[in-house]
Amino acid sequence: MRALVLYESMFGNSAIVARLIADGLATGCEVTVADIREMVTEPGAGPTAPVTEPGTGTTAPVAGRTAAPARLTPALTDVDLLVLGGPTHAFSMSRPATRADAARQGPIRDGAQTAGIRDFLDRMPQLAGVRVAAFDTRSNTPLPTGSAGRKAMRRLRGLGGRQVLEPASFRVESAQGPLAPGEEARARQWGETLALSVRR
Ligand SMILES: Cc1cc2nc3c(=O)[nH]c(=O)nc-3n(C[C@H](O)[C@H](O)[C@H](O)COP(=O)(O)O)c2cc1C
Repeated sequence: MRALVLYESMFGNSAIVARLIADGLATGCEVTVADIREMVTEPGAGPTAPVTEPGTGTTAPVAGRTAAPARLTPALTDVDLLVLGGPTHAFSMSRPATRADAARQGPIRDGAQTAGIRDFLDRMPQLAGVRVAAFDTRSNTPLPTGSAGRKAMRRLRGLGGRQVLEPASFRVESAQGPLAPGEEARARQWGETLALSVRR
């Protein structure tokens, strides 16, 4: 069973969660973790670089881009399970404007404005038969927050993906983090649960 955990992250919290989910998944799957930035290629650069680097999600970002990139090609060859996640922005998945807003709030990860999971979904032709799961990070507040993970899952199912688990949300103490106490352990546990669920 091959799993791809694909994430976006402005301040690094969703990146931490993605890697912990991958750790948990690794108890039952062969896992690759990739930052959404890695799916971006410049015009004329040929097909999207294959996502083959396990565990790190550290290939070079595309600098200086703020709008959705012209070339963001989903490369899902040989993936049995796609796990998609990122921060909740304005009750949903990020957009160029909310990523720009994040950049005004504090230092963001290099190239984090380049693209979000919404851009990936916009370019994904179909997911027939692929098992899918989604997660988000969001504010630690009793007030309504919205959920990027739930919105992503709706899109994933619309593309023909087979939902494995309910989307999961992991709370951050403030917009820039850190993750709330216990959330790191919960992310790893959710990954383990995912690994068990796809085996059934
Ligand atoms: C522009 C912007 C909009 C946000 N909107 C929401 C929101 O609607 N609901 C929520 O719970 N958190 C919201 N947040 C908090 C983010 O969810 C939080 O910054 C994110 O989980 C941190 O993850 P990251 O470090 O991976 O970017 C917002 C943050 C920013 C910067």
